Amino acid sequence: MAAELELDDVSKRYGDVVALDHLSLGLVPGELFGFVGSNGAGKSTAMRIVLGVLASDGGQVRWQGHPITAQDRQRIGYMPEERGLYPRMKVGEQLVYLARLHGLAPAQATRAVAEWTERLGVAERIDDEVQKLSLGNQQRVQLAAALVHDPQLLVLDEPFSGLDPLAVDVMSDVLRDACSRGVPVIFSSHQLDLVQRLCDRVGIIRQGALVASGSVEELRAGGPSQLVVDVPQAAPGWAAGLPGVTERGTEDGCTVLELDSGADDQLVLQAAMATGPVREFRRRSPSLTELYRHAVSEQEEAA
Ligand SMILES: Nc1ncnc2c1ncn2[C@@H]1O[C@H](COP(=O)(O)OP(=O)(O)OP(=O)(O)O)[C@@H](O)[C@H]1O
Repeated sequence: MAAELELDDVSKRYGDVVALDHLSLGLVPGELFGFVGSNGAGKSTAMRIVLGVLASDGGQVRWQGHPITAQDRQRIGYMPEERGLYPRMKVGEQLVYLARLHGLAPAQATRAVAEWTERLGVAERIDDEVQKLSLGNQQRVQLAAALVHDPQLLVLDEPFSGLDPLAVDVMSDVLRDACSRGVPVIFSSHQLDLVQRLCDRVGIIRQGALVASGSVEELRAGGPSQLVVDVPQAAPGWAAGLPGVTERGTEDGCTVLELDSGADDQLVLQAAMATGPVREFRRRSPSLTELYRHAVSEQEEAA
């Protein structure tokens, strides 16, 4: 499927700081894309360039195959990192105003605001000033602001930060629904468990460049294999010295081992059995968090 949104070789510097270093990525219709990377890796910069609030130094942003225009950008739902609601304006008035700015007729805007505030659980706060809401509820209003004008694309900068678990569920459902209507969604997050659970595809960015991207399954399958071993009577370090095996710590009393591609898991099993009973012995793929650490530290070692 052809990408709807494409960043092609996009670069951006702030003085000596390279914020984006020839970044390329594409989003297909209805795709939920998780954008992860350390603080300062360039996620917000990339999103601002998509929105046109910041100009790139090189490269191109394309929408449906053509260089993105101001009119296309009108149809983007954006949640900026710095948020940007007017604190003294009432929730409802503000949302209607923002919907009108994006071209909705008054009746349409009022209807969309009623629907989205209801869906996001802030309908009762519609006549309150934004500043009187808790931060999490302000964030729900911010998401409503991104959605009220029926966007063709959602670009959300850390939409999950600071949300309670129920609000995380509401946000996740809303994003999934947007995708099921064909709207591509790109969002940044440091909550990698959530990204792993939610996203169709993930991109890991480091120092302005994509160091890994693919579906969570692809990334996990390409990572180093792990063994989880429960050997209750083993002394610490029981697996030390086994060829191609690195101990990665313990989880719920089990030893987690990482295997190089040529490592022999049967040797590990023999070593485990030599310690006493083996209650559990299973292979698994690394989590996104582990892959992320791997991708970032590998690059640092290579630098
Ligand atoms: N207005 C600016 N002036 C100078 N440098 C900037 C500016 N905005 C961003 N930078 C720098 O550009 C780089 C990328 O920053 P950016 O905010 O895009 O990262 P990020 O991945 O969104 O980080 P975080 O996860 O902390 O939000 C960083 O080194 C940052 O310090």
